[in-house]
Amino acid sequence: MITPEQLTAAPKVLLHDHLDGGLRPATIVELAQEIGHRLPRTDAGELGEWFVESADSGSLERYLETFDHTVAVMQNAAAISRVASECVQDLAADGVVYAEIRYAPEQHLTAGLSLEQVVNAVREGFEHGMANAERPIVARQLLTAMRHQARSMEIAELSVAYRDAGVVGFDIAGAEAGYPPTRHLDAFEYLQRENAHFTIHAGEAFGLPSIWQAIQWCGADRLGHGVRIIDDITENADGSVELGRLAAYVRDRRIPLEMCPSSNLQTGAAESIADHPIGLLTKLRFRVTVNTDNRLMSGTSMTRELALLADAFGYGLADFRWFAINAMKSAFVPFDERLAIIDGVIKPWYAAELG
Ligand SMILES: O=c1[nH]cnc2c1ncn2[C@H]1C[C@H](O)[C@@H](CO)O1
Ligand SMILES: [Zn+2]
Repeated sequence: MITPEQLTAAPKVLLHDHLDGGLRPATIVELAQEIGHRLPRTDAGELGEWFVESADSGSLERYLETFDHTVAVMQNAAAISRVASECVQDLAADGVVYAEIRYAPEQHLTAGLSLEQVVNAVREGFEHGMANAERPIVARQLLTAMRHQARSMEIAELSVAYRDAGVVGFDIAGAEAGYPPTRHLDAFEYLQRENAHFTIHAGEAFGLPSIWQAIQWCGADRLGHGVRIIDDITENADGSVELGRLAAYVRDRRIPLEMCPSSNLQTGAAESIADHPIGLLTKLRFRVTVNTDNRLMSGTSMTRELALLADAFGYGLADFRWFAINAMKSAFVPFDERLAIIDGVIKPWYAAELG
């Protein structure tokens, strides 16, 4: 049996976590007061519950409405840096040793900041957070473009401009239905010419066509969620499993799936943890990684996500080691930095625990 202390201490790797989805409720209350933003609840505890309940809607569109309040309080450099620093410290306290944290710079311009000022504010916050965290952690930025907007090329260029300043990749997020990845093909083609990395939210609220486009048209390095790849897998009555062409491609090419179990329950992408496709995909040895998506909206942490999976599927330390190494292999930092964390942090901890 794994103890809760062991689970917290286990080195974890997080590839899919939204900066504007992980604020501390108490920080939201303070920042809202400073700028006069009206919140649905003014008590931090009640506000935290409000986020989880409101996000628990069964629809991605309604889930996304809760971000109006977090984005509203992240419009000046000091607030953004504070949120970024607290995020890194909270992740480190949860045993995360490497994190790629994403947000959409275009959503933080309403009080007059430039895109560059937003990225710099996050960078300063991450540096402060890494320097002040209770355990060592490496935190990097992913810049997201909103898929219903038309700024993806600009954000892709921003991610390349800051590639040596803490930004390791690009992403698109927001409502999936009606906004296919190919809408942003020019941005993805630009990133490929620049030898840059990107992930795409695909196969969460929409099915296989979105995953197919993300990989075969846009050239995504990884898939955000990707749960609907399960629609291309048939389980026969005799227990045998057949992979369709797309599922086989994703597995053969070792395309990382950034799976976020609790988030998927809230948006209706899965019924329960026990029914979540992560169970079968892990058994079939897809390149599965475990992630939080939005810690505030799901009331979760990496430790909690792993504990839920342990309960549902009987996973133990050997499985958590596999998830951590899968994720670190799939990270967007250079290969030598990935190896340093795998060989210097993850493997030694698990070797000591597993014997
Ligand atoms: O799970 C998600 N799917 C699609 N979009 C999402 C998800 N979680 C957060 N977002 C959106 C809302 C945020 O404001 C934005 C940038 O982090 O990304
Ligand atoms: Zn997400």
